[in-house]
Amino acid sequence: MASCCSLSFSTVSSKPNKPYSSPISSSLQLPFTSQLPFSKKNSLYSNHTLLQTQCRKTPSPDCPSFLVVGSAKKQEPLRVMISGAPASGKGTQCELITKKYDLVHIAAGDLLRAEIAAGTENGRRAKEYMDKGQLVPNEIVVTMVKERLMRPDSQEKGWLLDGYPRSLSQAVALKEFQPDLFILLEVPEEILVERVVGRRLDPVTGRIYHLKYSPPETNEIAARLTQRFDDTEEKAREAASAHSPSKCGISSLNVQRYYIPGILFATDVVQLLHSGMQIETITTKTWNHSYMLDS
Ligand SMILES: Nc1ncnc2c1ncn2[C@@H]1O[C@H](COP(=O)(O)OP(=O)(O)O)[C@@H](O)[C@H]1O
Repeated sequence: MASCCSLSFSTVSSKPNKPYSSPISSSLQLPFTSQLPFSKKNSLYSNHTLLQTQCRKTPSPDCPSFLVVGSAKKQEPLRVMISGAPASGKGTQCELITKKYDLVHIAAGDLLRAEIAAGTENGRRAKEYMDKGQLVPNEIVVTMVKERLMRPDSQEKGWLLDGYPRSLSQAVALKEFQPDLFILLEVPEEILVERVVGRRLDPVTGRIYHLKYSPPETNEIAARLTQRFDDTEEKAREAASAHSPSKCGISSLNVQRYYIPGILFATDVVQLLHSGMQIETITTKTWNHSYMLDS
């Protein structure tokens, strides 16, 4: 996908948020636009290239004396990949991010389940692997994800790709769909195990409880709770390992990466994305775990 940037400029003054209204600037017809390619709520990029130019001569229509700051921002819709083990809070984050940035949510697991429901040959083959908890072969998954990413709604609105890539070869196979951000929700293995093993389902309401962190409100509900057959310690450990940064293929992607401690409160991750500054504050306060923010 071609990378196209436009420049947006604002003047620096003691009141930076106030629009500049100099008669000089309005007569200049400068060759740039003051319109932001992203609305404020979408200004996710913490690493804008800041361009500065300053003229020191006496102000004239050709050479204003004020400082102009330009921020180079991408014009294309936002493209985000997210990865996290089961019980890392990925589902919650996907819902929040998709809603907040109005992105198309594309989950590899959902695409496969839809294929199974449609009764296709690919669906039949995929089911064999899914039933065993194994990864579905690339020749099925890659085409499916690629086709979904190319649909008009994904191209127009941008996307949040969830559960892909899960290997280096998957990352390489869709290299032309480089995301702008890769979010990896990192939760220590012991916490994942505790979350998975204590998770219970209320078959009547469909609500998920946790015996310790979100216990049922009444004895009646407690008595009918069930446990998913694969919510075991062994499976949780396997899944944690399968979702480690080294296995999910992100090393091959040249993107801005956020490693986020998944034990933060649900809304915090979205908050974090709004400001690189907040990442430092929130993570140090709540979780003594290393994280990285590369550009
Ligand atoms: N990117 C992928 N590559 C191969 N198989 C996948 C991929 N994503 C999902 N699957 C298959 O679909 C199953 C369900 O995936 P998902 O809904 O993401 O749940 P989970 O997080 O429990 O793996 C996986 O166990 C795997 O068999």
